[in-house]
Amino acid sequence: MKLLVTGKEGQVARSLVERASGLHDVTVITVGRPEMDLADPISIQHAIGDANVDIVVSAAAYTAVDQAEDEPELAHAVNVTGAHAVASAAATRNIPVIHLSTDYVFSGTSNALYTEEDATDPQCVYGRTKLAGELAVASANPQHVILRTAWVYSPYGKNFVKTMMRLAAERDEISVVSDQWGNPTSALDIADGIIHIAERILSDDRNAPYGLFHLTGTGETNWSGFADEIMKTSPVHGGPTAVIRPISTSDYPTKAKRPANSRLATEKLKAAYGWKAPRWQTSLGEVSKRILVG
Ligand SMILES: NC(=O)C1=CN([C@@H]2O[C@H](COP(=O)(O)OP(=O)(O)OC[C@H]3O[C@@H](n4cnc5c(N)ncnc54)[C@H](OP(=O)(O)O)[C@@H]3O)[C@@H](O)[C@H]2O)C=CC1
Ligand SMILES: Cc1cn([C@H]2C[C@H](O)[C@@H](COP(=O)(O)OP(=O)(O)O[C@H]3O[C@@H](C)C(=O)[C@@H](O)[C@H]3O)O2)c(=O)[nH]c1=O
Repeated sequence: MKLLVTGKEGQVARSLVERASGLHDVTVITVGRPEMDLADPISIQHAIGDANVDIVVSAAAYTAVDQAEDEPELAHAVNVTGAHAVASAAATRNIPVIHLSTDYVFSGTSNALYTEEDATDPQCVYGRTKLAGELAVASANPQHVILRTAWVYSPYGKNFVKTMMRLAAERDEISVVSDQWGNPTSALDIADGIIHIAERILSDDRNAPYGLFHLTGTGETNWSGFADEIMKTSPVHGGPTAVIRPISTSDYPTKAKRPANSRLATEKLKAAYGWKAPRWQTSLGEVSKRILVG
């Protein structure tokens, strides 16, 4: 099986490369800037048109949540127009697409876990562009699996785990919001899930269940609880630690509004594909070790 993944330096793309390297029957090729720019549709046509692959994984995105408030046109060009062009280029070649989206499509006002059927109402530019991207991908390519994931961390790129470890090396105490709830998700687990889904799509002769699914780490916490667990695992592998002080969102003003609750229900994915991610604490332990020890 050959996968083409957009966003070659991203957490999910690099995790897919890593996971595929341990499998003899999965090849991953990645495309990204400068040769493929999501804001340049011609470069997308070239990148996907030239590749002979079974599945396209659309993982590149404009992911700077606060910065997107100042660059809504660029965020839209990448997350909507770019995502549409990727899905459409795949559709032209009769290739299924697996596209990544986010928990930030929800307002967060519900107290329950969000299902795929729940109404969306993003509160920030990033969330709005990712939601419009979901619709654009679905309309461009009938063979689509859209995976909403959340709070992604990994040994690669920038993420909350690395930020907390950096801050812990600089100070004794870190204030972190405790009133935003979600599901921390390892990009390595996302990679495992994507490979599982892609294999199933191909083994079902591409008649697998298409549509929208939630894929997150198992279990939930708030950002302060996530930081606490990071501070527990870090010293185990010789890393820095600090005291986490829980604060409320009003004490940590940000440009973009984030949902107070974006916990996602993942039963639909389990029922359709028989796949579920490990508990987030288990995956965090592995990723912390990778970050600190290598
Ligand atoms: N990170 C998270 O917490 C979450 C992510 N997601 C979604 O999962 C997917 C993967 O996320 P993740 O791997 O963490 O993302 P990263 O932020 O790690 O990587 C995003 C990648 O997209 C690339 N990219 C951005 N703009 C463009 C562009 N104009 N043309 C080509 N490539 C571009 C970046 O390229 P470059 O290196 O050149 O900047 C980078 O390689 C995304 O769709 C994201 O929205 C969903 C929920 C949570
Ligand atoms: C660094 C830091 C953040 N925070 C808060 C701010 C925010 O409410 C929360 C998370 O911070 P970040 O800005 O690192 O995370 P953020 O960029 O909001 O993460 C999001 O990224 C996008 C791409 C997604 O799709 C989401 O699922 C989610 O992972 O923690 C603190 O309270 N203290 C701190 O020291």
